[in-house]
Amino acid sequence: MRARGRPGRPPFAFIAETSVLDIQRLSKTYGSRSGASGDKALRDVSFRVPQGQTLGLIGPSGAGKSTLIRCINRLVEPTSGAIHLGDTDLAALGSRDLRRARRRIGMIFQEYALVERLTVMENVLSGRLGYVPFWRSFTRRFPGRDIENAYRLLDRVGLLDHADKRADALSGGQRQRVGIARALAQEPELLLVDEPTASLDPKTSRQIMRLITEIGAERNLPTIVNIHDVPLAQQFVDRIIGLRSGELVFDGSPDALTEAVLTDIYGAEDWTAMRQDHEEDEAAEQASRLTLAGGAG
Ligand SMILES: Nc1ncnc2c1ncn2[C@@H]1O[C@H](COP(=O)(O)OP(=O)(O)OP(=O)(O)O)[C@@H](O)[C@H]1O
Repeated sequence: MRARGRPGRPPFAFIAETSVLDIQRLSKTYGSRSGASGDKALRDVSFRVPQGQTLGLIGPSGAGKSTLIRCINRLVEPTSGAIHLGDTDLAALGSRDLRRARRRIGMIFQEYALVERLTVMENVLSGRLGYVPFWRSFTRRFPGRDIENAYRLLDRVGLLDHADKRADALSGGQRQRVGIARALAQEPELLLVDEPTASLDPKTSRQIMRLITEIGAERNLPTIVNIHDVPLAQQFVDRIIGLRSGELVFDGSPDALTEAVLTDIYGAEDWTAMRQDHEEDEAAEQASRLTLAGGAG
């Protein structure tokens, strides 16, 4: 398979035309059909993500970040509001149209969601399952074009030499790279990324965030990243939205995220604790670098 499909380094064979994501007055109330007495997880949230922009979603636990991401792909049903991806209002789709629309949304998960016993290549090709006829997916016979593209994607995420390895033989960072390649194999128009680095060490986290933001820009995708690590978000994303108790309380550039704004989003106590944790992590990373350098010398 490798000899037939392995490319040189041509440009990507196919990249979907991308669309703007436009969310208007999105609300979600859990637990009550009437919406009157349930838990209000999102309250009238509106924003627009242009093509090629990576947006970091931050906020304290329970602020509604996961709910927002899940409303966009309709894993959670919005209570009200509109979610336009190009001309399509995802919030208004019936189940058949929704299945088709979900192909346009690439998802990247915290725990990678790979099939552990399958190879890297098979995991990437599984991103094509929404496109191939059932009999082909059943026998895992994918068109040559899909296989060639999967090799290109593996090359892009730095895993070309790992195509035939089983997913369970990879490190966390490598698994996340497979998750990224699989999402791209779908030819998405939008990338939704849920805590992509929560299970990774600081250095690998930076590599993964760099890869996601570079790929979003290269492919002109609107990209939303739900991210706990504020300094990591500030380092890599183009724009940040802060949620607090389901409300959008900040929308601006990473530079505009001052201590005062962060205290407003997280509350003084939590933000101070988060900052201390971060400082301790940085000190530990620095110390381990020095130890390694000392050992090498
Ligand atoms: N399935 C559910 N049923 C009822 N309430 C829910 C459900 N999922 C989330 N909630 C509530 O909705 C609110 C927002 O939760 P959500 O998980 O979206 O927050 P989050 O910002 O992603 O938090 P975290 O950072 O801890 O993952 C919380 O009050 C939560 O308890």
